[in-house]
Amino acid sequence: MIQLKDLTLGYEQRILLEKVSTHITGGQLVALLGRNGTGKSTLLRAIMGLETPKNGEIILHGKNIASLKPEKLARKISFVTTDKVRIANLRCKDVVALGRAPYTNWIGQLQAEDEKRVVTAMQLVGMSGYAEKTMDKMSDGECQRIMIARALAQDTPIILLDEPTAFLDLPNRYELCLLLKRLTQTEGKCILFSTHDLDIALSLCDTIMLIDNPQLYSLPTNEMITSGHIERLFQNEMVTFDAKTIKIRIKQIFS
Ligand SMILES: Nc1ncnc2c1ncn2[C@@H]1O[C@H](COP(=O)(O)OP(=O)(O)OP(=O)(O)O)[C@@H](O)[C@H]1O
Repeated sequence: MIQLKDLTLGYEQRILLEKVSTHITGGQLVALLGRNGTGKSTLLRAIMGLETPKNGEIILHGKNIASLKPEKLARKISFVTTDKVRIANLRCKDVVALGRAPYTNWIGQLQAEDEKRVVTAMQLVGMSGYAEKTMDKMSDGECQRIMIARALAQDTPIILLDEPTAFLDLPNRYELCLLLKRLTQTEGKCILFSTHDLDIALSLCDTIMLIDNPQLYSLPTNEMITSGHIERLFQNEMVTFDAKTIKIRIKQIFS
């Protein structure tokens, strides 16, 4: 579904990824890992067509995204960021309904099928009771779940999420990732999300993409665990990754 072909990304003189080639098929939950500032958001934005590659191609369903019109792209791919929508008077169900924009008529009128999708999307993220609440009255975690419902209402085969678990408590982090996993299994969606939750990524995802500038390694989770890449990238004098137990260990508390 998503293919990166000799992709080079960066800003001005700085190269974040160089000549990266990989692909993700449908029915997969993929975690994008990497230290702060390595380019996870940049890569997701590039797949959305919001950053221009320095070189190479991003191909969705066999078509270079550079050649896709925004309305075509909106039916293929949805994007959830951590940006907060905090507009007074805007109800949660109105935000979720925005996800239907690629399917509604020119005045944006929702049909019965659209209304049904909005209700289902809110149910899936456990936010049915919040439909009439306005966005300015929501907690960060609730707001995040509404934004995920908007992406689900958009009903695209590919969903990208930039740190979707950032504002969620621990049970909700797992619940959300289990929901994403279920969507890959039952609906064959291709879901790629950036995260710093190593535990969740390694326990739930099919594939791990790991940015080690300017490389990107993409491996099935089991292979990534034993590859040595995680230890190398995430350990420092304080912590280390134990591939046998798949846990982070603290090496020393006081120096
Ligand atoms: N518009 C921009 N212009 C110039 N440099 C940028 C721009 N956006 C991001 N950067 C830089 O590119 C690098 C990668 O940023 P990006 O936000 O993609 O990293 P990230 O892996 O998502 O980080 P984090 O884990 O901290 O969220 C950073 O050093 C950042 O400062």
